[in-house]
Amino acid sequence: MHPTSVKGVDDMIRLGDLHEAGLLRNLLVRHKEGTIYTYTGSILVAVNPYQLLPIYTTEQVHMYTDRRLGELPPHVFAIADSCFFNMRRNKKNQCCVISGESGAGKTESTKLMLQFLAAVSGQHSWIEQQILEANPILEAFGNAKTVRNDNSSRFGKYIDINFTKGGAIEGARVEQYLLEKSRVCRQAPEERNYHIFYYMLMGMPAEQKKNLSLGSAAEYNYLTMGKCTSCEGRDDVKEYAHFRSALKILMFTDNDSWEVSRLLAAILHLGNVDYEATIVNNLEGCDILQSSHFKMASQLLEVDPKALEKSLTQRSFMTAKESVTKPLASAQAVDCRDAFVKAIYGRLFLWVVGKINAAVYKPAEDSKEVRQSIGLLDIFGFENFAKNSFEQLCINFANEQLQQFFVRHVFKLEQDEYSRENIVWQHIQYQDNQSTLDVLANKSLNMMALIDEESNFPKGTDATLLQKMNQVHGKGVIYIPPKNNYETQFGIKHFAGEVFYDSKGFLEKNRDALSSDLIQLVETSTNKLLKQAFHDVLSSSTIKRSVNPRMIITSASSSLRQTSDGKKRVPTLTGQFRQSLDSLMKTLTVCQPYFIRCIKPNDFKRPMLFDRELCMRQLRYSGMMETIRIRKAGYPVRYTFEEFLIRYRVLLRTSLCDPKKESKQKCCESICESVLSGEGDWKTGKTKIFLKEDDLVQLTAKHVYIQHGSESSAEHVKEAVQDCINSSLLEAKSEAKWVQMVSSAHAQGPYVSSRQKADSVKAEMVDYAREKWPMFFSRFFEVVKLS
Ligand SMILES: Nc1ncnc2c1ncn2[C@@H]1O[C@H](COP(=O)(O)OP(=O)(O)OP(=O)(O)O)[C@@H](O)[C@H]1O
Repeated sequence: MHPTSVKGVDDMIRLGDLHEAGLLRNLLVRHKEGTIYTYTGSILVAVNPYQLLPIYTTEQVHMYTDRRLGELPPHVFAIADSCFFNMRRNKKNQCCVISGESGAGKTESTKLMLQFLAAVSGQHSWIEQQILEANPILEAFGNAKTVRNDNSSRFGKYIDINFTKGGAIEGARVEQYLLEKSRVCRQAPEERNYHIFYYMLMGMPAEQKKNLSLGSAAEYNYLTMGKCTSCEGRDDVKEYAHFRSALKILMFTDNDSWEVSRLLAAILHLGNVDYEATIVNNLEGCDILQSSHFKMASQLLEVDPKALEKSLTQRSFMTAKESVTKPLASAQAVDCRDAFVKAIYGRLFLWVVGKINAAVYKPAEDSKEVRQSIGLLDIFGFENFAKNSFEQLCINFANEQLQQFFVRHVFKLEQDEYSRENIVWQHIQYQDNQSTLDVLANKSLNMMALIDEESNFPKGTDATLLQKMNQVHGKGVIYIPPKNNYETQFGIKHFAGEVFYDSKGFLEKNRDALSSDLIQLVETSTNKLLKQAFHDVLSSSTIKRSVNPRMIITSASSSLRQTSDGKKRVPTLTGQFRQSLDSLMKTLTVCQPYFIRCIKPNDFKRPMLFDRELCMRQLRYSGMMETIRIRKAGYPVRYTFEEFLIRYRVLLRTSLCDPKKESKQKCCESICESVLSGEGDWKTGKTKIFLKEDDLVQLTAKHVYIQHGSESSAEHVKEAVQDCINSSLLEAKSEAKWVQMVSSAHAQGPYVSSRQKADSVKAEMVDYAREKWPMFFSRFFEVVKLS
């Protein structure tokens, strides 16, 4: 076993044992020591410790402030600091994509990044506090206890933090993706509904609860499906108090929060409504059993109880001539009520996000003003359950997009540059998921398009959808058709493994439809918040224009697509989701990206337990192995021939290569041949020269010597390295590391004549490093064995 594998390394690129088992072992060794963070180059791998570690203190924030990546042990603060530093230095927006399975630690990492950025922004301002306090509100409405995670985010989010030129936080914007609405009505065993319901029932003053006729969680159908109303380690009373104070900070008025509570209470009461089956004119129908819950629901929604009953038990139809109504059987009426509740909750969530943005987002006063920002993406990880449905397809589609973004960044762009420059190098095999994305969303008649088309087609059913998917994609390698005609499951080969989806319910979920009866009911309500939440469908002429007159699509979006016949077509869920994902991808593409790969070490939420198989699977599909290989095989230092000559012209031995006669490329090659004396691993392409880090170390050391001779000092080395970093020609990993490497090469190389002089430069460097980088200093000796 390689020595690096025994002790573990903090950057996996330095691993001697370059195979999957070596990677896994490295994480395991570190996990045992309580070290949860490890780099792969500039990618941070974070293993969830499932315990509070004393590594997020104010001292740690100070320690990581204004340090380069790699200077101190790997840490999420180092990534945040690097984003902040690069944003300011390069005047370029930064983003950090935080990925991993449910429970892997994405949301915690996002919060820690935010906490760090607020601290280094250094203003202790109101806006910083507002941004931090947006989290408890978002979590109250969008997080829930699941079997995988006691505080699972059931929506994706992108928080874009805006900074002034001086580096102070001036605002933020939250973008949300695909809240899991079904949870409001159904929960799997041992899971809870959204936190907010339990907070409210535990924490709300008795008087207010009485006004809303609320009891305890155990009394509500919507809160007891999972047979679990409390969550170990979560104090709902305390959380409610925190939530209420956060609402105040985010400028929700007392009236706002009361109105929100009223809608939430209405949802709970609606969930307790009972139905009685009836037969009317030989048609199955149902009546609502009169109860205090029903009465309270209509009171809180501020609608006429009779109108509410009618819209929950009947459905209107348009025939060629007139509108007719048809009774709903009790099972249909339950579905109709649940659809209403999901629409109310989903829209309430959007309203809450909108209010948060209204408080924290400050549009640029001058449209030409260039703003600097750091975006943090905390989005649902890849999902593969025993039963997967439409929601999982959307989630996994989003993960495919992000994987492609990662692949492009790490592999494609790198390899493309080598091919463009005609650099011969061993092509690294990596798993490119482009073909999966093509089948899902790019090719003509891709799966998403087929789902949409079938949803807009009045006669479309899940079965016709499946048929079409089989027809179009059945012969390819990505789509796995059902085994026989009765089977409703189809499979997709995702980058993270095969997933089988049950097509049942796809179209209904995608249509996200609510009956026009319910929309009309909301129209008659006097509840301002309810009407505001549904404003787009109420105020637009969607009702009249809908292709399918029975249905109103309730998804909140104002952009209605045009059909070929000129009519407006209502957006489906996939349509909207794709639109918001496309816009996210556009944003990410123009940012300098960072990646945090969160790893869940076990399925039991237990500290110090490292399930090798589980971790291996996550490492494998996160592409970590290939990332290391490409980084090791690649040439991280690149200069155009001009840039290289501007910098290292003084190293050219004109007797060997006359710059007046020879090309720039020849001059560059001549410099490398003489300085790196056959030991370097460098290549020249059409316009650029490609070097390894070690080559740059040697070149810089010689450069310092040529410029300053035996008078070379630590300051000169530092200046030279700083110069390289400032010109962004090398990955600014660690100034300290570079200074040490260059000075070591300088002291040990042929540039310093006497042993005494070499020792004195070395000693000076050691003092310099000891003072400036105490943490790095001790680690440095371990690595370079200078002492
Ligand atoms: N750095 C950390 N230190 C201590 N505990 C952590 C850390 N990261 C995660 N945890 C623990 O793991 C739990 C799950 O983490 P988190 O909610 O961030 O996961 P997630 O990846 O966002 O999951 P989901 O996709 O379900 O939202 C946290 O509630 C916390 O208890």
